[in-house]
Amino acid sequence: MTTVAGTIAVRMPPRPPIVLIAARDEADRLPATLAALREAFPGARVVVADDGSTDATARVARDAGAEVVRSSRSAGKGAAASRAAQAVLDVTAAPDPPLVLLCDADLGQSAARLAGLLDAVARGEGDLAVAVFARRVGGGFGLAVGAARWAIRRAAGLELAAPLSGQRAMRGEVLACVTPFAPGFGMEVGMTIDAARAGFRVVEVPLELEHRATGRTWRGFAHRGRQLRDLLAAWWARR
Ligand SMILES: O=c1ccn([C@@H]2O[C@H](COP(=O)(O)OP(=O)(O)O[C@H]3O[C@H](CO)[C@@H](O)[C@H](O)[C@H]3O)[C@@H](O)[C@H]2O)c(=O)[nH]1
Ligand SMILES: O=C(O)[C@H](O)COP(=O)(O)O
Repeated sequence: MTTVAGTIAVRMPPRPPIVLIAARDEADRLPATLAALREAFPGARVVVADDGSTDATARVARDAGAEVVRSSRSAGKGAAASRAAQAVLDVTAAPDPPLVLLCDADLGQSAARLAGLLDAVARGEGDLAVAVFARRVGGGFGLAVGAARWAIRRAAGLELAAPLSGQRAMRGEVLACVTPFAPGFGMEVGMTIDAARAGFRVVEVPLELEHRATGRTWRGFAHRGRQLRDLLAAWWARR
């Protein structure tokens, strides 16, 4: 509590954000992620877009108190996240909307550290804040990340350390401008370009986050091939 010129100013707790999570077959890791979010952001509205999972993703999300929007078939991350965004657009389009947090399902306990991302936006450091993983684990030869950097630089003149990071906080007003998201794994490149072109300030915040990384395996290279295809498609649609 602080006293300002004879009046008493009570420090209010931060307003709960809206959290959007696209999840495909994440029943193993989603409960820990949702528990961490619940503890870090009490009262937050959490919407999980179940992208055609064949496991218990939808059930574990509901059990944890999240709203679930479901597609019976997998349509890719961008389409799933767009469905989650659609469910909250009436709130974010209203005056004085809450902050919006986008988060992957596989962060586990480290999801609580996303408070740092929301703080950056709440302090007015940027309109869209992107989390940079403080420690890089896994990955391939830097091709997908390098291509994403190139695409964003070319389309919007911005230099990002973590152009593919899906951990993002934004002012509520930004959501309508960046949705529907570009398909699949092009959504981060597309949203960055769209936000920057609309005049929103994009900032990066290093955070100690963890997730299920892919390595230099066939599966990992196939995954990065899809990332590359989708992010180049997002750039091509905006060139
Ligand atoms: O078809 C899919 C594939 C993934 N996901 C979900 O999307 C998130 C990210 O997927 P993941 O396989 O963990 O991707 P990463 O290798 O971690 O991808 C990195 O790069 C992607 C863009 O290429 C970003 O979307 C991610 O946030 C970023 O962590 C997870 O919650 C998934 O469950 C879907 O909803 N549908
Ligand atoms: O999500 C990532 O960071 C990418 O899978 C890394 O792929 P890259 O090593 O080809 O850039």
